[in-house]
Amino acid sequence: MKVTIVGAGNVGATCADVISYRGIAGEVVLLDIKEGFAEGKAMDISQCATTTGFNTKVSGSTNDYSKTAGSDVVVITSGIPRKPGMTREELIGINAGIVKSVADNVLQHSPEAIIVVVSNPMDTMTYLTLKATGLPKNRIIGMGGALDSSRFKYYLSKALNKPANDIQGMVIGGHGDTTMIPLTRLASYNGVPVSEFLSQEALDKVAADTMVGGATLTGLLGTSAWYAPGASVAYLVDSILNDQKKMIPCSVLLEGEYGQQDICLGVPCIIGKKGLEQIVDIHLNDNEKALFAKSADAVRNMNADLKSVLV
Ligand SMILES: NC(=O)c1ccc[n+]([C@@H]2O[C@H](COP(=O)([O-])OP(=O)(O)OC[C@H]3O[C@@H](n4cnc5c(N)ncnc54)[C@H](O)[C@@H]3O)[C@@H](O)[C@H]2O)c1
Ligand SMILES: O=C(O)C[C@H](O)C(=O)O
Repeated sequence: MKVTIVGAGNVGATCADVISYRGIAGEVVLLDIKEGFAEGKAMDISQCATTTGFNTKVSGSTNDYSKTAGSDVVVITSGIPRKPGMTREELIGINAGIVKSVADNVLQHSPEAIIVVVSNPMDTMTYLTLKATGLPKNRIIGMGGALDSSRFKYYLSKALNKPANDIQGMVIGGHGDTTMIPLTRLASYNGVPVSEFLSQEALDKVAADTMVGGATLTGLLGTSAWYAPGASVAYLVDSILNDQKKMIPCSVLLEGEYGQQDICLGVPCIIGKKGLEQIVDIHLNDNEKALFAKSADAVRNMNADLKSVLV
């Protein structure tokens, strides 16, 4: 199976690295506009083959989309990341044009591909890709919820002082500092509700830390994070290529689910070889429903700014 990753920067290259050493795909193509950059990243990753022991063929391309032909999955990470003090939403002006042109280019060579959108503001970039390409909703998937959920489990593991892999939890809603909804009510430690071990105050702190998880890392690193984002994309791509049918919160088109229409927002999804195979419409309580509606309002406002790009 072949995966193209457009944008060979921090997130794209990390994703290629994880896909290769975990043997998720037989072939990975990295593409970037910076001359020689994707080729260099691909060569560096390929030189890990004998030490980490993988057989994935990794190659790079400077803006030559013919090398991406026949991809089963295309990941879009091209665009600019935020700097400390910025929101993801401030990136829309530059990233919208980049994401739209990349989506057009990849489809010319891989008309059957499933597209995973990563560039920020991710929910709006996913909506843009869907509208600009006219592809069916199962083939356009925004990655944010997998990452936010992994951060949620990280913060829960710290609060509980227990291994992160013993914790279950999901973040739905928008992939934004104020639009994410960590579902603390449904999180569990090996099936036992975390509320049995943590006070409401501690749970509120976990939720707040999760929501600004990306901003915290951006403050520490000077640019946004890449290890967990790249690994989260690889996790999603694995479920698609290997038809794992994992339930992963992803940004997908809602058509009545969760009371929303004509918006891409994070909800639990079954992800398999067709891409989005099912939206799992879980019962939210009144407070969670109100948060989801508020999150949708914010993302819808952002989507309205796409008018000039979509004409
Ligand atoms: N959805 C998420 O969970 C998530 C997580 C992390 C980062 N992001 C977003 O992903 C994007 C990339 O982040 P990064 O840290 O890898 O940034 P980066 O600057 O390290 O890499 C971006 C790359 O895109 C390339 N690029 C720009 N325009 C291009 C074009 N038209 N065609 C091909 N390549 C192009 C650049 O040359 C650069 O190498 C940012 O928008 C960031 O906010 C999203
Ligand atoms: O925080 C960012 O701007 C990048 C990404 O969306 C993240 O959550 O790490």
